[in-house]
Amino acid sequence: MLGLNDDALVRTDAFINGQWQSSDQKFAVTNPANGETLVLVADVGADGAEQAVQAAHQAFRDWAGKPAVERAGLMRKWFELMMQHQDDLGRLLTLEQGKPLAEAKGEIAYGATYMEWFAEEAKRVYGDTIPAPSNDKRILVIKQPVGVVTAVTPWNFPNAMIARKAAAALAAGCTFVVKPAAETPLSALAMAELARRAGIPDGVLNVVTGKDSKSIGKVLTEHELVRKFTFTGSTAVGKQLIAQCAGTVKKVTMELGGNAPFIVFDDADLDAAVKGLMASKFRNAGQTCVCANRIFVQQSVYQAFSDKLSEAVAQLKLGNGLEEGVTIGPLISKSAVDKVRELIDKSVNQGAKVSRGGQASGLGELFFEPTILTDVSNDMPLAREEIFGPVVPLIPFEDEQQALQLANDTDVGLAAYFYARDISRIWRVSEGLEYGMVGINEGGISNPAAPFGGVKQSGYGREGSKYGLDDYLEIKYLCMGGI
Ligand SMILES: NC(=O)c1ccc[n+]([C@@H]2O[C@H](COP(=O)([O-])OP(=O)(O)OC[C@H]3O[C@@H](n4cnc5c(N)ncnc54)[C@H](O)[C@@H]3O)[C@@H](O)[C@H]2O)c1
Ligand SMILES: O=C[C@H](O)CS(=O)(=O)O
Repeated sequence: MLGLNDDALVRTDAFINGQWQSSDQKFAVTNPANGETLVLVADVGADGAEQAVQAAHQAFRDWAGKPAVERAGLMRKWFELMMQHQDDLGRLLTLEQGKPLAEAKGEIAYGATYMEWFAEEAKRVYGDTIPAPSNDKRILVIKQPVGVVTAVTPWNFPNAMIARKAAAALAAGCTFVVKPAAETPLSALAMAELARRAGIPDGVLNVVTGKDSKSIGKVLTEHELVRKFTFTGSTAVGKQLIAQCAGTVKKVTMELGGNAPFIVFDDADLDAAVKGLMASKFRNAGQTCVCANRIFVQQSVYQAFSDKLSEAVAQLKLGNGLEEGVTIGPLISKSAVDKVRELIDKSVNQGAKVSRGGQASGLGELFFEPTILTDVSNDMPLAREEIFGPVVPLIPFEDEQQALQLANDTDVGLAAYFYARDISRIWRVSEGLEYGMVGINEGGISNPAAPFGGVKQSGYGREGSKYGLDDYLEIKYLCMGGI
C-alpha cells in the first residue's frame, strides 16, 4: 500500500488511548503532485478530541511518575524506530505533502533528532537550593510537568513540527494530544504507530484526525483538563487560538509566520551567499516559515549576485518529489498557487520585473516555476507578505543603516540571514536585527540543539535546545521552616 516496505505504517484511523479509532466520517488525503486520493482517514471530530484529552489526563500521573531515565529509554526507542523506518516515513511524507524524497527523508531525521535530544534532556530537569533569609528556613525549587498538553501543527513539516513538540512534552513528563493538518495526517499517524511499538504507554501520545479544525481546536484550546497549548502555523490563526486559551489561562507556545530578510553586503562571499540563499529559499518549494522572503543586495554587488543566483536557479528541477533528481515539488494547494500568482502580479503592476520563471508550470496545477524578480521594493506585496513559494524578490539597498531599517520593517520576527565578513559589521547587524534567529553566513539554521522561535508577531516560546523543556515545566518553590 502506497509502496512502503512496512504497510502497517500506513494508518487511517485516529490514535486515541493506544487504540486505532475509526469513524463513519472520513476525509481524503491527496497527493499534491497529481491530485490522486491516497487514502481516506477517519474524521473523529470534537468528540474524538474530548476522548483524547480524557485519555491524556488519565495517563498523566503514571507517565509523570516514571523515573526520567525510564521515559528517556522509551523515547530513545521511538527515535531508533523512526530512523529504522526513515525510508518509509520519507516516502509517506512526500506522497502526502509533495516535497522531494531526499528532503522528506531529511525531515524524518530532523524530527527524530528532537526525540534523541529530549530523551537526554529528560534526565537533566534540575532544581535549585537558594540561601534562605533566616537560619530556621530552607528554600528549594523543584520543576514539575505542566500536565496535559495539546497541539495543532501545520502541513509543511508534518513530521518534524510534531516531533519538536511531542519530544519536549513527553521528556518533561507531560502527556500529549495533537491535531495534525488535514492535508498531511499520515506522517503523524505513522509516528504514533512507532511510538506504540516503542512501548510508550496508552494515552501518553494521541493523534486526533479531522477536517473541521475549528471544532477540534476549540476542544484543544478551551478544555479545563488541558494545561498547555502549543501551535505551529500562521500568525492569523495563532491569534485566534491564543484568545481561545485565555479562558482557562493555559501556558501557550506560538510558532507563527515569518518574513525573513536575507541581506547580502558588499563584503560578502557572493558564492557562499548564493549557496545559502538556495538552501534557505527553495527548501520545500519555499514553503517554510524560515525561508528567505526578501533578498536585500547592496547596490555595488547587485548585478554580480543576481547573475550568480540566476545560474543556480536554472539548475533546479521541478517535478514529482518521488522522481530521482527532483529538487522542487508542488505547492500544497490551488489556493497556495493562486496566492503566489497574486503576489507576483500585484508587485509587477507596481514596477517589479520578472527576470526568470514567473509562471505556473505545465507539470500540473500545483507546480510553480522557480522565479526571480528584480526592482522589487519593500512596500510591494511580495515584500509585505510571507510568499510561501519558490519566488525570490531582489531588493537593492545602499548602506548598512538602510539594510537594517528595511529588514526590520515588518510586524513579524522569526528568522533573518546576512552575509558579510567584517566582524564589526557582523556584530552590529546581528544585534540590530529584530528577529528570534539570525543566520550569519549560513542559510540553514534549524537543529535540535538551538532554541527555535520568534519575536513580535512570529510568536513566543522556544522549541529545541535546553530552553525547549522550560515551556513544559512548572517551577515550584518550597519553603521549609521550623529548622
Ligand atoms: N514558526 C514556525 O515554526 C512555523 C513552522 C511551520 C509553519 N509556520 C507557519 O504556518 C503557516 C503555514 O502553515 P498552514 O497553512 O498550515 O497554517 P494554518 O495556520 O492555516 O494551519 C496550521 C494548523 O492550524 C489548523 N487550523 C487552522 N485554523 C484553525 C482554527 N480556527 N482552529 C484550530 N486549528 C486551526 C490547521 O488545520 C493546521 O493544522 C505559515 O504562516 C508558516 O510561516 C510556522
Ligand atoms: O516551516 C517552519 C519550520 O519550523 C522550518 S524548520 O524545519 O524548523 O527549519
